Amino acid sequence: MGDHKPSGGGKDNRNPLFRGLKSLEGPFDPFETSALPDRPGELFLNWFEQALGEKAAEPHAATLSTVDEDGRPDARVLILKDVHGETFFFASGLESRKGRQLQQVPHAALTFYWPALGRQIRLRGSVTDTGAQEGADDLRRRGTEARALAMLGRQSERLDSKAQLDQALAEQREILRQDADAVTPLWRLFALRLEEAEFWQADADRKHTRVQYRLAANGAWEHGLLWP
Ligand SMILES: Cc1cc2nc3c(=O)[nH]c(=O)nc-3n(C[C@H](O)[C@H](O)[C@H](O)COP(=O)(O)O)c2cc1C
Repeated sequence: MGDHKPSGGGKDNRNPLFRGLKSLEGPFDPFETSALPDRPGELFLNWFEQALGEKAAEPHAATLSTVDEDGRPDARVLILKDVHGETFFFASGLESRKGRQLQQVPHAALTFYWPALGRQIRLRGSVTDTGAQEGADDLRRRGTEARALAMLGRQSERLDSKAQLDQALAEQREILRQDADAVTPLWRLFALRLEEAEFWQADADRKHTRVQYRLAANGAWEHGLLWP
């Protein structure tokens, strides 16, 4: 914050790289909110199908936000693997930074942004590790190279050199060559059980539409609009 430059009396003193950049230009289809599904998982899949139809780039890539044991936030992009009802699945190493954070604080947020549709989806919930068997099944669905990489483990540990990685990868490929069924118990599928979801539709005039779903104490889903 201390580095912030003075405003310069109305002049645009910002780095030129940031001047004149546009966002959310549209036009976008309006978000019809009069007949919304009762449950957010259904609306997510409707929107996801539309994102696929509009050829949105990698619509299954999302930012996963976690917090560490000191309550400090952390975030990274990963791939959404599946959705069942209101449960969202992603895969990662158990001993990675996010894996350790989720074991300490089992709550997370997943955020999607699809610029082609002017849509953002924000999901929050509690996270459980679905266990070694589900992790192994996820590994087996990968191509050999992606599987060898996931099986290396040590995700987010300090790497001494690229040569160290190449050697570990060569060893892992050899393990897979000798046993095509080999897996590691440290690769896991995590399940985020939704407690809150927000569907955000941009409007080129900035009158954005926001719909929030919340899980009520009685277990029913409630939804309503939010101010933009
Ligand atoms: C498009 C994209 C997809 C990714 N998919 C995954 C994934 O499915 N699982 C994963 O563990 N990391 C994935 N990553 C890498 C993560 O962003 C991150 O670098 C890694 O998981 C280590 O994060 P951590 O140190 O917070 O544990 C992906 C990165 C990108 C940019």
